[in-house]
Amino acid sequence: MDQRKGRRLVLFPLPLQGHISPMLQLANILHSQGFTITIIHTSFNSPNPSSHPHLTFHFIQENLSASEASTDDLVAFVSLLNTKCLVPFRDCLAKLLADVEEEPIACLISDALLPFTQAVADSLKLPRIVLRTGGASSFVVFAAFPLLKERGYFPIQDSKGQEPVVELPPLKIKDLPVINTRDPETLYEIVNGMVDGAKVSSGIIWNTFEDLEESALATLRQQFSIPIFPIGPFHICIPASPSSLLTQDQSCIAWLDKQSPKSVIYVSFGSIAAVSEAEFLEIAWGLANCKLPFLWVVRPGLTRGSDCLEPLPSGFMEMVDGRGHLVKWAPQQEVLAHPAVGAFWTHNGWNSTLESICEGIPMICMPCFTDQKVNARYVSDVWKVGLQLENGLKREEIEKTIRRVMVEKQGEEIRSRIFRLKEKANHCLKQGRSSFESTNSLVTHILSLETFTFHTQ
Ligand SMILES: O=c1ccn([C@@H]2O[C@H](COP(=O)(O)OP(=O)(O)O[C@H]3O[C@H](CO)[C@@H](O)[C@H](O)[C@H]3O)[C@@H](O)[C@H]2O)c(=O)[nH]1
Repeated sequence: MDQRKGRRLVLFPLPLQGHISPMLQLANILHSQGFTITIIHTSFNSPNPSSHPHLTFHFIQENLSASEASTDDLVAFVSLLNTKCLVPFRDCLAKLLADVEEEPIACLISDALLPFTQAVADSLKLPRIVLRTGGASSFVVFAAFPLLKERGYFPIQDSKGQEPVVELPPLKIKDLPVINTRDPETLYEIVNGMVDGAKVSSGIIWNTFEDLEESALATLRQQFSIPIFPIGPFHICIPASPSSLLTQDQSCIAWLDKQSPKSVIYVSFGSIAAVSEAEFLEIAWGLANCKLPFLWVVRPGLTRGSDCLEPLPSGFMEMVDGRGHLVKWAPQQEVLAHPAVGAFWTHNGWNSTLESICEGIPMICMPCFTDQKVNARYVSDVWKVGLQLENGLKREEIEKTIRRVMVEKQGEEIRSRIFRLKEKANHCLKQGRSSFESTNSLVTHILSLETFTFHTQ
């Protein structure tokens, strides 16, 4: 048999920043293991192939109209992608499989939120492995959606937000991973589709590590009869190739160089979350009033209905002159690794949460939707490596919470706990440790899938 057989993989990410980055990181990890990687990508949010010369890209035309190519209603967007990508994705994959000049494809690796790819893979007799870009703890909650629905937790009643979810400690009802949408039923369909699709796949890859999410991973191993591969944190496994869709403003690094060690609060809410104008103002005043240096990512679209800095109070920049630095998009991993950064005020997207843990930076948690709410509860109550803004966005509470993390004793305790977690994150990638071994198992598993397809063809 040709030595190279089964060493070609096709990867298909969900085209959003928080999903593209981990898929490209996974591509690099698998490439370093000797696999040839082909990425199928939508034309929407397409990464720059010249930044990844070792990967082959194929772009499909999913034909989203201008109004459809919007993440204002994330549920509608993901649902639409699962419909509109079906034909172009199937055609592209079928063409790749039919190309006899190329080596055979061992399997498809696609985002958990693209469950339609399972049916496509099945129809083409190609195994599918799922990449889940969020954490395992939140996935346990998604897997419990039918039960939670049956027991009356949904739709969530705000008045019950502080009550515990008895089936899933330490979650409170307000931590359940939902999101505002025009059509809540579609949310349940997407979540159930993601979980059911993963259950019948040939395995799930997680950007997490055993020491962080041991209990959730054990639960998933019990509930799912397929192999599970926690091989993260991806971004420290291997040097990254640039996957940022927005240009990262490097000016903030020179600004950080001038600040004292651990003095700066870094503020960023990822690539999708949006706040109201009133909330934006509370954030601005909270930062101004805490009297500490801050680096704030004010991304286009962060404030609903207005342009970047428009809603800032007049005189704000003068008041925080020199102490505050604002950018539209930061080189986040570099920022978190900078010695001047003392805390990360985050929305707790899974990538940001992991990046913070890997640099040992305490978090101030402001989850906005879905898995972020579960991640934030784990950060504050389970790993105890951050504090959560629990009572809405009010400038006094923001100021108090920042000071607790940055200057008070509680902050020191958090810092030493997250430092220990950072060590564990680095440790798990060493030979003989959990993520290293899991990566080896994944490689063996993929090669065994290839034997299966080879014999059945
Ligand atoms: O100025 C910035 C801000 C962010 N980032 C990067 O952008 C990514 C953001 O990812 P994440 O923190 O996961 O946030 P989202 O973009 O909101 O991610 C989506 O995808 C995640 C993974 O599935 C989910 O956990 C989130 O809830 C979902 O909103 C990270 O790698 C950051 O390093 C930058 O490079 N520069």
